[in-house]
Amino acid sequence: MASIKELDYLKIPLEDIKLATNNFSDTCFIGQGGFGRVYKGQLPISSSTTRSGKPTTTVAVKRLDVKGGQGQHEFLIEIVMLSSYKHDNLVSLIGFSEEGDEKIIVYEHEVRGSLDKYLATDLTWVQCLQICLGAARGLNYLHSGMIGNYDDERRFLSHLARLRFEEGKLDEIILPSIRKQIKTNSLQIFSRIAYQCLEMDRKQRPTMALIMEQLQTSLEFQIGCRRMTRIGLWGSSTGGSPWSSQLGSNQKLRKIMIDHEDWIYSIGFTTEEFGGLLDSSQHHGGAGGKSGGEISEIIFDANEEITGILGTVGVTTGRYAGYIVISLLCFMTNKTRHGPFGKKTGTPFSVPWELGSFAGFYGRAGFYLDGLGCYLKATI
Ligand SMILES: Nc1ncnc2c1ncn2[C@@H]1O[C@H](COP(=O)(O)OP(=O)(O)OP(=O)(O)O)[C@@H](O)[C@H]1O
Repeated sequence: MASIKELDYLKIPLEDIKLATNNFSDTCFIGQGGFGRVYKGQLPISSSTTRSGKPTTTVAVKRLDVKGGQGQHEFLIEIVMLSSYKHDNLVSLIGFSEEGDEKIIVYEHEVRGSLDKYLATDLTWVQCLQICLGAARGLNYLHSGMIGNYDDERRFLSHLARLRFEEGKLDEIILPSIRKQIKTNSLQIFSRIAYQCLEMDRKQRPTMALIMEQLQTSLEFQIGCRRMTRIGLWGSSTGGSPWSSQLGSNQKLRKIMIDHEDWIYSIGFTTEEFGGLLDSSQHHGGAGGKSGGEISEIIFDANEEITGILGTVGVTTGRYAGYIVISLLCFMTNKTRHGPFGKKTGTPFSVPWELGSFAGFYGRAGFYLDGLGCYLKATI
């Protein structure tokens, strides 16, 4: 798709549009739309010939009813989109004008006017079908124009992207011209957050803040300046309040305390500094420390490291039903496996360990452990 700078050739001088519409006179007015008034006009086929009596074409001039920067985005989108697509069932763009406060879009004039004029008239069934078919042809062109005329799952880009992500075959949908440039960890961060955006359940989709953060991380991996990254968040990105327990370069995880039943109520950490100083003040969830279920403790050996984390995201039932929370956690280390804690329900998750080594946790918590993610020290 073209950028607005590349569309300079479509610019029409405001002076020419005024001449074509008799200075937007009422006699040229043809209709009022949601964004402004539309006028009929005669524009020379080459606008530089306005006053020379050369051949003209009939146009519909939409004068947008906007002030200052208002509507600028919609204006640009309409021009960029329409300039990229040409089809019998789509109105054609002739050009545009943006001078002073005026924003004007010039279309080819459709002699029969707008479809809404006909919908309330006595149409036959054949005419109804022809109208539907015309609209379908226009939409089909828009849908299949951004990936070819495929007759399989490739017709729908979001569906295709989900499938290829799940199959681990993203390579197949990345443009060959950029495939070789992309660093593996940059693509992993990018595709993981993109996949979450395509969640069918709207509530499971990430917030824009998280998307921004993950794209920034992906970029930093690509340009090679990333030392620490956040993976996740799994669970709810809106429930409870955010918390973070990132290990400092002189700290090590000594103990994890988990309050669990059918889901995880809370999680607590004790860290140790290399000088021997213990810090056990980091407790998250359980509505301020209250117990909900069984309390389990994992005490790590001096040379024990977390090498894998598995979990599930479920939905609470009972008195406080309907909250998306972490329902199960299991920690693998270089020595043993701790867990599982909680109950295996809902959607599984695991930490992509190839991105780095364990460097802490973050998440969201209130009455439950609503969400959990990990800090990883990147191995670039
Ligand atoms: N290309 C065109 N050719 C002929 N008449 C047009 C053309 N474009 C618009 N019109 C007329 O101007 C009226 C307003 O059009 P416009 O597209 O602004 O309104 P709309 O259908 O409400 O769409 P929008 O929501 O984009 O404003 C239409 O009902 C139609 O009568």
